[in-house]
Amino acid sequence: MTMTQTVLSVSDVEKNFTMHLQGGTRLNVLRNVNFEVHAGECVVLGGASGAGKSSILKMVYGNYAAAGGSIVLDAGTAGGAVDLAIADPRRVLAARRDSMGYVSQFLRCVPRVPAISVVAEPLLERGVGADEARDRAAALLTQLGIPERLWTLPPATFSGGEQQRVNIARGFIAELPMLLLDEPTASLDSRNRDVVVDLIAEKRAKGVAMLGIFHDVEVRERVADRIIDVEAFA
Ligand SMILES: Nc1ncnc2c1ncn2[C@@H]1O[C@H](COP(=O)(O)OP(=O)(O)OP(=O)(O)O)[C@@H](O)[C@H]1O
Repeated sequence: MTMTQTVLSVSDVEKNFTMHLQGGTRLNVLRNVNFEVHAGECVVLGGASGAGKSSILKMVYGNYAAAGGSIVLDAGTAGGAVDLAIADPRRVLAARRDSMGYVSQFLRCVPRVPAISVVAEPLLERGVGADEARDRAAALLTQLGIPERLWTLPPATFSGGEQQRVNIARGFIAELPMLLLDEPTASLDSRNRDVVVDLIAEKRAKGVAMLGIFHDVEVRERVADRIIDVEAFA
């Protein structure tokens, strides 16, 4: 993949919410959403609270349906380009497996699974051998300052910050062409914020296309190649 290749093209996307508890009132949140994300850049969604940043990220990941327009992911993988605005759920799941990762702020804890397995799992699911997956998980946990004594324990009892770092390790471990970042540095201390900024830089150098939300102004300035003002799509 060359660095200028367009990985994500969002064209004329609209989003409305129908408020069923308010007599079906329609809330028009976004219209004429148009932007692209290229390989090797981190594009940040900016704009005031309520502008629709999370809604855009959720539509790209396929969690929210779009009311119109297209969201084409063309990651150069075997499955070809997919329009996530209209793709059936199986194609969305295939796109997630082959092309698109999502790093949120919160870890969904699976009971009784040790932290190192939680982190290694995305690699195992994609056919990486157990030893290599474990080594790479260990390296990331070390980079994120999770002490080795915690690796064999399930993260359910970890502190909030420890859980968040396990989640970041899990989100960054797979080598996918597109990565969605939903406030991955929120409530991290400055040392770990720096680690996440480094992880983003590593992904950029590998040509990964990234689209994210970062409320922390300092982090945003450090990671953003471009900031898109979502308020322009009101
Ligand atoms: N599932 C939903 N049902 C109804 N309204 C929703 C839903 N999700 C979002 N909205 C509304 O859409 C608008 C945009 O919300 P969104 O969460 O995308 O904004 P945001 O820019 O990410 O805000 P913040 O920075 O506060 O997280 C808001 O007015 C919100 O109330």
